[in-house]
Amino acid sequence: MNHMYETALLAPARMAKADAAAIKAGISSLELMRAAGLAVAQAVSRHWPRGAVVVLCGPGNNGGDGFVAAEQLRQWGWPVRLGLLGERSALKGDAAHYAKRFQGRIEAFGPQLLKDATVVVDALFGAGLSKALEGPAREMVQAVRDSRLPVCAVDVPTGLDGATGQALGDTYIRADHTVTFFRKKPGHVLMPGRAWCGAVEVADIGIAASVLGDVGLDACENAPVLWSDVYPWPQLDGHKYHRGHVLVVGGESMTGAARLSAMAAARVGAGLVTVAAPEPVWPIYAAALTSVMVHSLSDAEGLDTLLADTRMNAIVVGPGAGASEATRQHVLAALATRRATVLDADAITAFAPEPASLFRAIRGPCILTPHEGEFARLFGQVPGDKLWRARQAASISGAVVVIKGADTVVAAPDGRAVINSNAPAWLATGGSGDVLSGLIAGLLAQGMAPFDATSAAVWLHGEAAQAFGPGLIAEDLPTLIPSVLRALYESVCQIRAL
Ligand SMILES: NC(=O)C1=CN([C@@H]2O[C@H](COP(=O)(O)OP(=O)(O)OC[C@H]3O[C@@H](n4cnc5c(N)ncnc54)[C@H](O)[C@@H]3O)[C@@H](O)[C@H]2O)[C@H](O)CC1
Ligand SMILES: [K+]
Repeated sequence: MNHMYETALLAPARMAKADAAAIKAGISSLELMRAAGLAVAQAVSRHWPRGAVVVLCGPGNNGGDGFVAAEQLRQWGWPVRLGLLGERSALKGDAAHYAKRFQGRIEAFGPQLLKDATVVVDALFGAGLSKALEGPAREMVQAVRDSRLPVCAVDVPTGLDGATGQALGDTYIRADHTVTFFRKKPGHVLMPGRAWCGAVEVADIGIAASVLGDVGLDACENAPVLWSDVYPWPQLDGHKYHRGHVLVVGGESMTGAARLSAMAAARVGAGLVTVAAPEPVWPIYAAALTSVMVHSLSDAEGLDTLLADTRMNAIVVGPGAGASEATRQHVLAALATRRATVLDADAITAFAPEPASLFRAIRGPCILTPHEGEFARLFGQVPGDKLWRARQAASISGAVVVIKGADTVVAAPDGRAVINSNAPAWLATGGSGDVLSGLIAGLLAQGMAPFDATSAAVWLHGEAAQAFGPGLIAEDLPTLIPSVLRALYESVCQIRAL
């Protein structure tokens, strides 16, 4: 199977096409709904002790899944209460079919349903939500929130746009657990949606992955399966020069940033790492680094002179650099080599007055790693969700663009995109971006292609932060990379041995 199919993300419109393709291939829509509802009932019984469950059903197929789940839980002996938004006579198709088969009582829709409940199943709106919640639906969502009851959401928490991860109005369900079907949607991994879904479970409802061949996908959730085949594990007959040489251009006042970047490049396996340190602060870099080489860069010697050594095959500019003319010149010198170049932090900000001059200079493999503020400085206020904005920026700049955050998006100029979902909150700490730029460069130096190297680096970064947990500071990250790599290596070997 195409690896991209495994972690494919499908926005609601595309999911509807996948449904239609599966139905055309022979599975009935009733079977799909039956499987979906059953998966919800199983999730509820697995995650909560048997208790008073309230199933809130909406007027569409999301509500239909709710009827199936309610009947199944009832048959398993759960005390079930069910509230339907709208008239039962207004239900259509599969939802009407399963409403008829529900053996319990359909109660009046209102917050009184929540009294004495122990868990709520949110089957109000799913993929079909198209506008802000109003009236009784809005009141109920507010009541569920106020009740602080645990919630299992069907497909997506009501109020959330599955395509963008944004709320369509001013209120939404915050779920503890979300059961979605076939594949996740971008809204499950993009913020704030990722935070509202709780744990997301993907249930197999009988749709074959092969439908994606025709239906396509909107992006992928970042995972090793996407790039582990091309991960540059060192070879026994290798040489340090086979593992590349990273050059990190160091700054004058914030010397820690380039050092973090250099250490990360080394830990992720670059054969050699050099920091080009401004002459006045050379001793600071030299005293702090051991295996990383430090080259004193005088004003008179341009970066291009140093880059005459063509073994330096990946360059980082930006961490702690200062948004200065010197930084601009360093960026242009690096890009002129057409070697793989990572531009972070001040290397991005330095081009804020004239972004087009940067885009013109990008002719070879280049990765831009802005956070939201730096992104806006370079690309302005691009409307749309983060996935769309990253794709637009990659297309405009010709670079792989990483928009950092809890839901880091990596997009390539050719349209490929991944959304990363393993970053814990601990990663929001000073210097973690510097480490990321070094990880990317370290993988580029070892010959990984820009989009793969960046996806892998973002994932390793998230794993390292998870491994450490609370109290993490950026210095910890490079030292955590070896154990993360070991676990990855072992899992990849196991998969190959199967
Ligand atoms: N493969 C799958 O993913 C399957 C998913 N299933 C479930 O089906 C829903 C999607 O069902 P759909 O009927 O298209 O949409 P909803 O139930 O979410 O919405 C119903 C209907 O309501 C109208 N509407 C939209 N927004 C509002 C609003 N704010 N206020 C009032 N009314 C609104 C609109 O007309 C919608 O169409 C999916 O999420 C899964 O749960 C299948 O069961 C199996 C296959
Ligand atoms: K829902």
